[in-house]
Amino acid sequence: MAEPLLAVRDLRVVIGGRHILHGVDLEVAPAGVTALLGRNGAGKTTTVRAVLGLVPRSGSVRLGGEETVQLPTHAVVRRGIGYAPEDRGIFTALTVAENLRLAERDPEPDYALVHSLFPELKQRARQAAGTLSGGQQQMVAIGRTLLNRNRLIIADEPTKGLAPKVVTEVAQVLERAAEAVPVLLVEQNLAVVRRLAGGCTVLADGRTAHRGATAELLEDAEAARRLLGVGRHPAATPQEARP
Ligand SMILES: Nc1ncnc2c1ncn2[C@@H]1O[C@H](COP(=O)(O)OP(=O)(O)OP(=O)(O)O)[C@@H](O)[C@H]1O
Repeated sequence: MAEPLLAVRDLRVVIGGRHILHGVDLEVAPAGVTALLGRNGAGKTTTVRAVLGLVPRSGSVRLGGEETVQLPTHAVVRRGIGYAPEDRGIFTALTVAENLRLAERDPEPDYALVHSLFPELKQRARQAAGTLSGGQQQMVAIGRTLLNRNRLIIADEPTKGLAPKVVTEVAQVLERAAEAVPVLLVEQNLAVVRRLAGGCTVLADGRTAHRGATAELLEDAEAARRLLGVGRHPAATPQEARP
C-alpha cells in the first residue's frame, strides 16, 4: 500500500479528567476519500479536533511523514490541512466572494481551481452566503479549503441534516474536491460513504474498532450492524438517502 498521507497512532485525548479518546489509529490514503465512521459519541469529531491540535492530545499524528502532535494548531494548519466543520462555518451576511476572501492564507490563492471545480461559486460571487442552498454552502465550505495549497481536507459530516437531493449535490462536491486533494470524511450517510470512500476507519468508544475497505465492511451485514448500528443490511437503513 502507498505511504499514508496522514498516519495517526494511539491518539489519546483527556478533557476535564474524562478519557474521550484512548487509542485511535487512523490512516488517510494519499488520494481520494477515506471515511471516519462510528456511532454517535464514538469520538469522530474529537479525533478531527485532536488532529488539528484544538484539544490536548498525545500519541502520534504524522502528516506526510512529519510528526505534528506537538505542534500548535496554526502550525498544523500551515502544513496543509483544510477543515470544513460540521456547521459549515459560513458567514451568512457576507457574499460568497467575501467568504472565500476571508479564507485566503497563501499569497496566491488558487481561485482557478475553486472556480473550475465549482463554477457556481463564480456565478454567485455577489450573493449573500446565507441565501444559498445547503449544497451551495457546502461548496463554499469546501471551496475555502481548496483556495490554499492544502495536502488534506477534513470534512466533518457535510451531509448532516440535508434533504436527499442536496445530499447528492454535496456528494458530487466532495467527489470533485477529492480529485484535487485527498479528503478525510466524517460521515453517517452510508450511501455517501459507499459511493466516495475506498477505505474507512470505524471508531467505537474512543478507540479504533475496525479499519479496511469500505465496500467489504458495508457488505458484511453483521459487522456493519455491530460497528455502525445499522439494520440487517445498510442499504435498508433510513440513513441511506441515495446520493
Ligand atoms: N469538550 C468535551 N468535554 C467533555 N466531553 C466531551 C467533549 N467533547 C466531546 N465529549 C464527549 O466525548 C464523546 C465523543 O464525542 P465526539 O463529538 O467526538 O463524538 P462523535 O463520534 O463525533 O459523535 P457525533 O456523531 O454525535 O458527532 C461523547 O461522549 C462526548 O459527549
